[in-house]
Amino acid sequence: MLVHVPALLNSEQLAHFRKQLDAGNAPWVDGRVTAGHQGVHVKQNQQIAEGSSTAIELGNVVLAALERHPLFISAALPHRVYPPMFNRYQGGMHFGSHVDGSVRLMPGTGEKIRTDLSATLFLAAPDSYEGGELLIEDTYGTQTVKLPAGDMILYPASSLHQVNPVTRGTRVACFFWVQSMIRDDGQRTLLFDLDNAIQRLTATNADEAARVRLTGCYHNLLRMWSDV
Ligand SMILES: O=C(O)CCC(=O)C(=O)O
Ligand SMILES: [Fe+2]
Repeated sequence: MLVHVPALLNSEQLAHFRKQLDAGNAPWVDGRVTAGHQGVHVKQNQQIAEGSSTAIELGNVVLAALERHPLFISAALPHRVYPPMFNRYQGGMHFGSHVDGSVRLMPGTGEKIRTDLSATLFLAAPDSYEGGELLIEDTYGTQTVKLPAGDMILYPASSLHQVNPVTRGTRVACFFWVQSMIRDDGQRTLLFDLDNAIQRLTATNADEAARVRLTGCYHNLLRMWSDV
């Protein structure tokens, strides 16, 4: 399931991010520093150095925004979130087709995180650069994603994906991974659908007893399937 999470960051936050990331002393490095065997051959972009004060400060703003966003919580059912990273593509840079590594070590703690979901949070206005679409192969074919600044796409980390060459301007984004309480994408999608239906019943003040029972089913499925 692909989920578009709109307006994760507001315009003031975006302006602050862009200022920090555009600063002459922003610690941009070759993106291949964090690529695995597969990625290293197809990855051509730049990243803010992991663990730098810029990455930590901006990453914490993203983590706080995620915690407050009900759509993210409902769709991802997060257990752990990898510290957000930042990348950019310009002058023809691109990222060829790949699947993200399935298990990563959390910087600092060395704890393992299973990557169930991948996320890209767009930080540049779509008309400020040419190309840079994120192409994601899912069950229904290839989806082309290029979102307004501040919006995020969540997709199964098991999907093949790539970023088209950026031929004008600069594509700047934040990207990270989520280990979900629900490992299986099909089960997670079902819980997301059920949660949405319950939210609608709540909004319409429909049969209260039925809503309580459905909410019980939601939690009992979550209890049955979650690993925490
Ligand atoms: O830039 C993006 O939107 C995706 C980056 C990516 O696929 C990766 O770093 O593995
Ligand atoms: Fe990727």
